[in-house]
Amino acid sequence: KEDKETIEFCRSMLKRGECPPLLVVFDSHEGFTVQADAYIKDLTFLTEYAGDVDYLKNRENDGCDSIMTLLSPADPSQKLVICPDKRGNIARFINGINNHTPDGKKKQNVKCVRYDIDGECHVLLVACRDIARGEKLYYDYNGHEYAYPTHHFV
Ligand SMILES: C[S@@+](CC[C@H](N)C(=O)[O-])C[C@H]1O[C@@H](n2cnc3c(N)ncnc32)[C@H](O)[C@@H]1O
Repeated sequence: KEDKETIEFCRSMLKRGECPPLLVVFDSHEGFTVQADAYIKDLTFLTEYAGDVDYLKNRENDGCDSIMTLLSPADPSQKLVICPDKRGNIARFINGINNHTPDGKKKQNVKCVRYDIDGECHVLLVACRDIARGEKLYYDYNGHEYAYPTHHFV
């Protein structure tokens, strides 16, 4: 119930033109990145991770580097993912922390949460601390599974 109320509140703010201050900026080492264009308070909802929903088994070989896990049931053949390659939003440009260096975790300023809205799972990206203007946004691509290679991440 709370999940639904919260997302409806965020959607009504967006309709009024009140959206989080985010900028997509190109970086020569990291590709496209997302930066805070103004101060962002801890726990601010930044964006939903948008895209087409599909079974992972249909997408395993398509080479997209922006596939997000939506649901991981016990039966792996039923695993659902969000694919932003054809339809997506700014979420696909938010970069990841390096899971193999001590500094990686320190860079994290965004967390990835799953919300139940009318029985459907949604992935939302939320600030997990205050973020200063000009800071790049980072979250952990490997919440549970450690399937995303990040050894080379800055
Ligand atoms: C979901 S996309 C993020 C947006 C991407 N930077 C772009 O230009 O489209 C994931 C890809 O971004 C790059 N990336 C993400 N985080 C990075 C980091 N910390 N350092 C370097 N590259 C990173 C990697 O190429 C990764 O496969």
